[in-house]
Parts: sequence; structure tokens; C-alpha cells
Amino acid sequence: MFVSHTLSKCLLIEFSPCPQARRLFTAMSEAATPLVRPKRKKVWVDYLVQFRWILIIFLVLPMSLTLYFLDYLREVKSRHKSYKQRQIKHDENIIKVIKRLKKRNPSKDGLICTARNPWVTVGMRNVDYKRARHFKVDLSAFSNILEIDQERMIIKCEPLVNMGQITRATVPMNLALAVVPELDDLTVGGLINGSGLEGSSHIYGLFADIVVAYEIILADGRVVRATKDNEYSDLFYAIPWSQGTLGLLTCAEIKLVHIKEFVKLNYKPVKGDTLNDLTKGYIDSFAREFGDDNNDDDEQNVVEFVETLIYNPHEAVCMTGSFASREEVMSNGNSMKINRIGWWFKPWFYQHAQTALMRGEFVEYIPTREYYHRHTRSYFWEVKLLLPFADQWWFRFLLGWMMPPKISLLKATQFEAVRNYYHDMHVLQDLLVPLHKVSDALEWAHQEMEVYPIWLCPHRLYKHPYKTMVYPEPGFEQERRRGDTAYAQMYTDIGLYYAPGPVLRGEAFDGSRAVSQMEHWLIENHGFETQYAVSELSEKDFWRMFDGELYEKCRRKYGCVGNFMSVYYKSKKGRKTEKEVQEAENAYLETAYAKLDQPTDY
Ligand SMILES: NC(=O)C1=CN([C@@H]2O[C@H](COP(=O)(O)OP(=O)(O)OC[C@H]3O[C@@H](n4cnc5c(N)ncnc54)[C@H](OP(=O)(O)O)[C@@H]3O)[C@@H](O)[C@H]2O)C=CC1
Ligand SMILES: C=C(/C=C/[C@@H](C)[C@H]1CC[C@H]2C3=CC=C4C[C@@H](O)CC[C@]4(C)[C@H]3CC[C@]12C)C(C)C
Repeated sequence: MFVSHTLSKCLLIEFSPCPQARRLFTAMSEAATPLVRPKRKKVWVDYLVQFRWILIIFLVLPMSLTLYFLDYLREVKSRHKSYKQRQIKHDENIIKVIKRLKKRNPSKDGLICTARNPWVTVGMRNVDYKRARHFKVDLSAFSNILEIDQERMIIKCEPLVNMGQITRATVPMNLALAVVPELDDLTVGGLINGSGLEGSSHIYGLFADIVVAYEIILADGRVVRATKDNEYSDLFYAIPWSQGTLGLLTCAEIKLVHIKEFVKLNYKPVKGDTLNDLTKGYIDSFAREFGDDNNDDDEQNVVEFVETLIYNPHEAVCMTGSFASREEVMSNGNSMKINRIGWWFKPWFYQHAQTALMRGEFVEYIPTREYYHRHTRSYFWEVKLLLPFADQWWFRFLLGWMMPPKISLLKATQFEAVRNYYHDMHVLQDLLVPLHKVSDALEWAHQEMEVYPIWLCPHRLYKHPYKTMVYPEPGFEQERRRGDTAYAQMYTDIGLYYAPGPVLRGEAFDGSRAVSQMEHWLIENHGFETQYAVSELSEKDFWRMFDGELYEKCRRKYGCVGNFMSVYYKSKKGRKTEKEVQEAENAYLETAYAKLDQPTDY
């Protein structure tokens, strides 16, 4: 099969009458070719996945609507309370958590984690540690915005406040979080203890980089406020990516920015022979040539929002956005270019952006809140697989207002078999890679996974005073490639979400193997994997990818060992055996990380 594939390609190159086509075929043959795989027989789970739309339409969508409504009522109730009343309730709830922690008997109650059900969360991991012995602490009452301080430009949030709630409260005041991760249901607690990013991360970094203070309850019940420069600064830097294994977060103070009513969005099509050509178009869309300007100057980031969607190895659309006031939009005939993409009947955002490939470059004005949540209705493009007809005009007009199905309900109604199918036959991964490695990463992903569309979102990775779990390449500040500054290296989130090419073609695909290979590629290339995704990493490799020095120091210093689970234990795939649970409970700091040769030149 491989021979005939190669042979036909050679013939095409040799005998094609058109020089342009010859060039294209030559380039294609030079680019990484996807592996040729044997055909796979359909099994019953394939049919379960194929006909899942029936359950979604008749059960999940109506239930989602009810939940959205209940959430809304809860939010309205909260809004009617003054900031002072909310703070009093918050303080009472803190006392309840401390009492609960004091009740725990470490020798028989298991390790502490939040009582949030695995299916309620946005992530794709199985959260297997919550299926084994553990000590639940209920934080469900911590779901209020405590204050919006327009003088300090800070919003004080409890951890279960979600992105939809924040934009509903702040956007009418012409304010927003400096980084607003796109999906409405993502929570402040999850984005801080894990990670989060979006189109403005090329300026502000990851979600945790815009936090100025954490309120944390430590294992012994002490409540501390950690900031960049107080006595808990080590804890401040260790919290991101720690997955709630250093303490319980009860409040975060987060940076706000001034915004305008509209985002002026430019859609630029990029076509090329190779993925490298598309990467070049992506980099050119936001990062100036080094030497054009002073790279340390934040003014270099003239656009507020950046994202690129790659639709296939030869076509991409690069989008850049900046804020626009109502006056600007209403003048010069710009009102004709307003696109209210939030209306239920509008085409899905990724499909709308794709029209730039036919229409050519264009500009439009999108209401800012609608822009922030542009990927929510179709979960990027994942809903296309769940409800294949939901992008059709008749569905959008009739039922589009019920979309999207809540992730929590999709998870609650997926059987174990469907969940495993997603691990084996689907890709849901984010690769954080240095900007100068994006092209290599895309070639690799094309060969091993062939997932399209691909989401590219640049983000700064800061060099902090402490070496955090995720950190830039040593020496990046001397090299200073495009997008880099003296204090941060430019990275890119490569979002791979969809059924891979081989699965769509009915060929064999081994999801676990592909993820494992991807993780090794990331380790070799100073990349990182986001922790909401399923991981195949061994403990040793986990600590080769993430740096554990500060984390372990804080685990010891703040009495986490024997009280909170370790971050690897939480990330590890598979149900925990009784032996593993006991080992985790009795663990003393003998991590695989300690046995590694750590780079010392940071
Ligand atoms: N645009 C983006 O950036 C996107 C990001 N994501 C990912 O989704 C995840 C967020 O999902 P979400 O459902 O909100 O969060 P989760 O409930 O999944 O929480 C993620 C982790 O954070 C811990 N955690 C959450 N709240 C607290 C708290 N108050 N105190 C201590 N630990 C806490 C959880 O601990 P425990 O296990 O004890 O519950 C868990 O380990 C993020 O990690 C992010 O990576 C997903 C999609 C988009
Ligand atoms: C990380 C980013 C965005 C990720 C989204 C595309 C995915 C995050 C969580 C994903 C999902 C969770 C659970 C699901 C239930 C399954 O039965 C079906 C799939 C899904 C809805 C799945 C879909 C993709 C996600 C929403 C970026 C922005 C950093």
C-alpha cells in the first residue's frame, strides 16, 4: 500500500502538465506524510457515538436549557446583594471550610480535594482520583463575584465564578478580564489551578499571570493571602498548574482592562504549499520582525486579539482584532460591517471565518461579549461531531437558541464506553510550544494525528522570579526571537480537537500511543501539555515536562504532603488501586522528579 502511494505521488510530480501542480506535489511529498494505516472494523461504540445526537436533542439540550436558566437565577440573586453582604457570606463560608478540614482524620479519611463531581468539570480527564478514597471539601457556595473595583481595576472572585458570569457583569461596564478564556463554563478556580489562555494572551500571558492575589486555606486551616511580593510569594508562583494540591483557593483578585463595545476583526486568508508557509503567515499576523522596533515595548502588540485557524495543510485564516468604540463603528458606513455573531441563527464562528478563503481578506465589527464567547456555541468545532447537522440553517433557526449542550451534561450522559472512545479515537489536546517550534509541531501533528481544523493562539510565557512548573526556554532572552522580550518568551497554544484523519477514513488509530508520542515530542522541544487533557505520562516524564522544584518546596513548607494529593497522582490516567491510594496517602517526598538531572542554567 505504501509503495503504491509513493509511486503514484512520483508519477504525479513527473508527469503533471502544470508546473504549479508539480510544485505543489513536490512540496507535499517533502512534507511529513501521514502514516498509512490498516482499515478498522466498526464496533458497537462507533454506532453509539454516531447516534448520540438523539440523546443530545431530546435529553441533553432541554436539560442544559433548564440549568442555564437556574444558573441565571442564582446570578441575579447574587447581584441583588451588596458587595458587603457577599463578603460577609464569604467569611462565613470560609469558617465552614476550616471546620470541615479540622474534622478530618488523616489516618483514615484520605487526601483532600474539592467535592466538585468529575462530570461537572470542563476537562476531559477521567478525574480518577475522585473515584477512589478522598476527603471532600464542598466549595459550591463560593460562586460569587465579591467586588468590581474600578479604581484598582481589580475583580474579586470566588473560585466557582465562571467566564460567562464575569463577562455578563463586566462588559456592560466596558471592563473585562485581561484574559477571557472562551468557554462560558470555565471557572476561575479551574483556570488558576490548571491553566487558561485566549486571544489576548500574546500580551498578558496565561490566566494566572493576570491574578494579583490569592486567598488560600492551607492544610492546617490557616487562611493566607498570597501576592507577588509578600511573605507567601513562593506560594503565589507555585499555585498555577498545581491542580489544587497546595491549598484550597477561596478567592482571587484579578486584573481588569478597559474595553470598548466592539472588536474590529480582520480575517486574512493564507494559502501555501506547506504547513511552514501557513506558520509564517500566522507569525507575520502578529509578531513584528525582530529589529523593527524595541521588542521590550508593549506597544509592539498593536492588536489586542490574535488567533489563526488552520483548515487543512494548505489553508488558514489569520485573525487579528482590536477594540472599536460605538462612534467609530457608526461613522464612515462601518455600521454595515457589524456582525452580531452571538445571535442563535448565525453561522458557527469557525465556519464563518473559513469564508475568508473564498471571499478574500475582510473586516467586521463584532460586539465585544459576543467576540469573547465566539467559540462557545460550537465548542470550537467539536459540536459538528456531536450534532452533525447543527450547523445547517434550518437547525440554527429552529433550535440554535438551545445551543450549546452543557459540557457537564454531555459528560454525565456519556457511558464509560463513549468516554474511552474519546481517549482512543479522538484527539483533545493543547500543545504549548515555543513560537519558533510551531512549524515543526504542526508537521509532527499532521503526520501522527491529522486533526483539522487547528487552533493557533500565541501566548507569553513569563520568566518569573521563581522557576514555576511551566517556564520559558533557558537563554531565550539572549536569543530574542520574534515575539520574545527580555521578560517573556512567545509561545503558541496549538489546539488539536477533533476526530483524527485516520478515524474519519475508517482506519486504525491508537489514541494512547499518539498522545504518548506527542508528550515525548513536547518534552524534547520544551513544550507543555495542558492538564485538562488526558495524559499518558509516567511520573518521571511528568517531571521532565514540568519543573517540580518550587512545587515540592511549597508542598513541604505549607504542610501539603500527607494532606493534599500530589499533582502527578491527580494527572495520572486510570482508576486508582487500593495500593496506590495508600501509597499516595503515606507518600513522603520521594518523587521521581528528585531523581532527574535538572537543568541548572536557569
Ligand atoms: N480557554 C482555555 O484556556 C480552556 C481551558 N480549559 C481547561 O479547563 C480547566 C478548567 O475547568 P474547570 O471545570 O473550570 O475546573 P476543574 O473543576 O476541572 O478544576 C481543575 C483543577 O483545579 C482544581 N481546583 C478548582 N478549583 C479549586 C479550588 N477552589 N481550590 C483548589 N483547587 C481547585 C481542581 O481540584 P479538584 O481536583 O480538587 O477538584 C482541579 O484539579 C482548566 O484547567 C483549563 O486548563 C479547558 C478549555 C478551555
Ligand atoms: C483548551 C481549549 C479548548 C478546549 C475545548 C475545545 C475542549 C475543552 C473540553 C472539551 C470537551 C469536554 C467534554 C466533552 C464531552 C464529550 O462527551 C464530547 C466532547 C466534549 C464536549 C469536549 C469538547 C471539546 C472541549 C470543549 C483552548 C481554548 C485553550
